[in-house]
Amino acid sequence: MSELIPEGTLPAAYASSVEVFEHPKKGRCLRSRVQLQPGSVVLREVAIATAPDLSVSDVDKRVVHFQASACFHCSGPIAGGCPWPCEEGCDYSFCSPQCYARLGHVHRAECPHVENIESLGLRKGVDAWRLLLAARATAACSEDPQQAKVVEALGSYCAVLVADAGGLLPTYMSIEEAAANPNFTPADEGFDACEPCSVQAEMLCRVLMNSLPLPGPGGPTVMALLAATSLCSHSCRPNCHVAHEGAGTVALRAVSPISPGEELTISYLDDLGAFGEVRRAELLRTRYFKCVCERCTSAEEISGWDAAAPERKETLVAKVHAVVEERDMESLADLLALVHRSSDAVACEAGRCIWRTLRLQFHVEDELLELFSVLAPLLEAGLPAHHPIKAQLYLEFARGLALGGRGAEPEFLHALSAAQSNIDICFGADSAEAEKMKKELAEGQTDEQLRMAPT
Ligand SMILES: C[S@@+](CC[C@H](N)C(=O)[O-])C[C@H]1O[C@@H](n2cnc3c(N)ncnc32)[C@H](O)[C@@H]1O
Repeated sequence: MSELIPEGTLPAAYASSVEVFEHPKKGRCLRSRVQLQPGSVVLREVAIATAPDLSVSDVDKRVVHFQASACFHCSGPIAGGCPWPCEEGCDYSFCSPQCYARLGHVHRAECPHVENIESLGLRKGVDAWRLLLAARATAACSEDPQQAKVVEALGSYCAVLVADAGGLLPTYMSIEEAAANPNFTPADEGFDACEPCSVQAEMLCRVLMNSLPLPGPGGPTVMALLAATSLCSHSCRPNCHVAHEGAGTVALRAVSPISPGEELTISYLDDLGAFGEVRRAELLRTRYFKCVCERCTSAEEISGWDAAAPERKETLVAKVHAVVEERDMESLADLLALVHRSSDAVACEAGRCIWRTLRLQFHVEDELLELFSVLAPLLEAGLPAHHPIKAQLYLEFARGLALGGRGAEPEFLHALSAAQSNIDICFGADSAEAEKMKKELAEGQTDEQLRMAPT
């Protein structure tokens, strides 16, 4: 493909659609060789390794959800609620015998220790699922020399990451040790005393730097290590979206028109609606780089936190804390005042906090719909043309309108088509997400028809 990527580490077919180039600040990046329209698939690839992504604070809740609904190998949906149980006896299930077999002896080794891995993550505050991904990638490399070459071609790492990974290494090694030793428990003496070895350090760093948490299909996120897609830089206004299609296959899709020679970018962040300072701090904390994307370096960034008045920022921080941490719902009115007084980053963040809080309480009524009409232009300006968060918000807006008896009005039709086009473009029109959305909407409309039906 290019001297930037060793021969044979990316499938030759990619050469027709993308090429690698060197950016002075970002290192190797991908650009398109062809004209792309929103929704076109730029490339599809099978992950080197995948692991479930349960690395959220509310771990217990997600684990239960995950066990019931998603494959422990590829995170794909478990069809018809009829999972293939782990034959070794852990609580996790697989979507098919093929997926169980694909993980094969690696799962047999990790299976007796899955609970330990979960508790390691909780007790030590580490991302246990990324550590599991590193262990799975190590196994893939030792079984297949070609995979080892592919992993070697992934980006290496910076000094600060090595220092951080040094702190994680004993835990990673204990997972590997746990996987190899049936009698191992995390409380064993010497658990933290393993000597770091450079091969393990390197794999862990590559995984921390290159793995992506990917949505879908149908809900739970998968953590994937990808050869080609991981060459895409991050942008806070990306022109591509990556989605997991099941069984470890992912698709990189354009979400806006892309000309030949234009860089292909994705988002490494969940929440692109957050204001700039928060996005950049998050990238620095989790990915160890200072974002130089076009949005972060443009003077007129809509979410310019720096430009907002200091007293508005202080009020925002205090009121968000009151609502989120202290459950003081009276403070929602103060947040609403921030939304109405200006259209700066503070308004956007205050609106999103109100939206999330009301939604959590299933309180989709007039205030929420009114709020959405203020939020919509902020989201349009702050997010890329098509984005999964937009799809979700428009969907909720459409449902809210339908349930409020406004299912035939222009706002409803607009929200419906905005939700639909965002889903189709980010995930594909035939995807599980598109299916799920149509079902949800059909249920919303059915509720509405029932509500309106003469009694
Ligand atoms: C997943 S790798 C991408 C491929 C990498 N550029 C390479 O040469 O292998 C992520 C790394 O790319 C660089 N990078 C990606 N997006 C960036 C951005 N928006 N601003 C600055 N650096 C970025 C950072 O060094 C980051 O650690």
